[in-house]
Amino acid sequence: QFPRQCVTPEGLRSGTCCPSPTGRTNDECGSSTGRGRCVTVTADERPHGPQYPHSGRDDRERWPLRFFNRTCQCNENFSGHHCGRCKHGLTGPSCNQKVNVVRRNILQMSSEEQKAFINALDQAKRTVHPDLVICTRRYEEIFGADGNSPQFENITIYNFFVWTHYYSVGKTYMGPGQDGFGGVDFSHEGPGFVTWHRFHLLQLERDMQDMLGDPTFALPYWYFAIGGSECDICTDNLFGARSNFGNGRTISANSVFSQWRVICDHLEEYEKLGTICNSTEGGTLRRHAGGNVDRPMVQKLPEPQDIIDCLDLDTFDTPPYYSTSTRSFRNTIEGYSAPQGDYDPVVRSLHNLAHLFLNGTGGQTHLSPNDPIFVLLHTFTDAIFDEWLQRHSPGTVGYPEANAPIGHNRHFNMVPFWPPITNAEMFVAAPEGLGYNYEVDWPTRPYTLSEILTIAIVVVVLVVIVVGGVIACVVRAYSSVEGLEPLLGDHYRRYSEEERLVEQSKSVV
Ligand SMILES: O=C1C=c2cc(C(=O)O)[nH]c2=CC1=O
Repeated sequence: QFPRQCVTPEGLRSGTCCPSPTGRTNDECGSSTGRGRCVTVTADERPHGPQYPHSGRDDRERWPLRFFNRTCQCNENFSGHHCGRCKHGLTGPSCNQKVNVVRRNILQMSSEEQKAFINALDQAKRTVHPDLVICTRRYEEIFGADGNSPQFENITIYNFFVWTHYYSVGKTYMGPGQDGFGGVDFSHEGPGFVTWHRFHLLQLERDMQDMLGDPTFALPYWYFAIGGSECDICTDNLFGARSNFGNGRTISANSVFSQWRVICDHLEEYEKLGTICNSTEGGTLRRHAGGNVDRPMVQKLPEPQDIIDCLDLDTFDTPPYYSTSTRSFRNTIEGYSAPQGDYDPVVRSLHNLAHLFLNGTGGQTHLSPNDPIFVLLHTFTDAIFDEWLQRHSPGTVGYPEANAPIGHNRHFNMVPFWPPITNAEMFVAAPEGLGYNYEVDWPTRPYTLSEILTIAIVVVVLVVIVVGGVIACVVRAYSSVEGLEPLLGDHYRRYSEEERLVEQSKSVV
């Protein structure tokens, strides 16, 4: 969430987080080399929806002003918390060399490429994040018991990815012994669902590029719309086959992921004590894909037709911009509506269905990124969002400015990302604006009955025209030979006369 350099007692008290990429004085945000400058943070002031009726209770309101009010703003091709990085898809000392970051179907990658990706994930699970640290207490307790020990911790790159998701979905602390308020979710059940997860993935991809020293590294996707009850990426060379131990809900010992341990699994403690998930790892991953016997609806993956249907919806989101929205592309891809767009409280489709299908760690919102399948499930969800943006070109008008649930208005800074970034900044087609793109074979719509009938009629008409034309030509050619008779008359008659004489002589003989 915040750069290590900024979470000192002085840094927090000043509210300024504008480090230098070189560590030199008078170089905040790389200003001495024209990379960026330190500016005042602006937070969204438009009204949000009625789902969150409180004010001033939650550190995430008007993010990130509870913690910092000054940040780096980077010029042109530069990015990062101190403007020392290049924007996605650019490299070189001046960040002006383009690189291709192409997200592909993991099943279409070679076995060497698959292996390299699994190893990179495992490395990210063990490598401490070079720049960012996480808070483990609410702001009220952030300076620690002695008032001078900021409550922040190091965390690994992959666990940071898990923690940011947890922090965005947690309940609002309402005081000692009281239940947390659950009507908030800064990354789901609103238009920000697609923009928030888009940045979440970009951040992991960027962190892994830096870890590997490879600016072309791209996260692959899981083409989950295959129907049926088989998880095609749950094999030991990819995300782990099912093990018969632990009621069949554990991962095979032949997979590296059987060694992974989860974070953020103590919801009750966080809620009752007002603490926050930290970097401590606990139990193993749990998964039994398609095996939820109590809920038949989530035993099967989405169908290809579901993708075709949701891409046909032409409105990005509809009031109340929530999980009850109907005819909303966002609520449909998120999976609270039927794939054709109609809201139905019992339905789970597309993204939600893929989560629930995993039936374990990957199906519980506060924990789900602990299962690495989360990454590929979300790159595919993001690919669908990107395809929708390209097909419908909503421009700047498609995303709601106000009255969305808290965290989801167009200009809200997404929680808990740093430096601040709004939902609007992620509402652009990836190839033009974000420095990566997808390679996907999109399913095509089968013909409807009326289209089949129209095609059949056209074919019949064409056949009639062609056959009729051929017949007409033959008749015409034949009659034109007869029509030439008068011109050929002499020859024709002489020949006929000779033949007649031959025939006559034959009959005489
Ligand atoms: O991790 C998630 C798990 C989810 C479960 C549902 C549901 O519809 O019940 N939705 C989810 C979203 C997630 O992100």
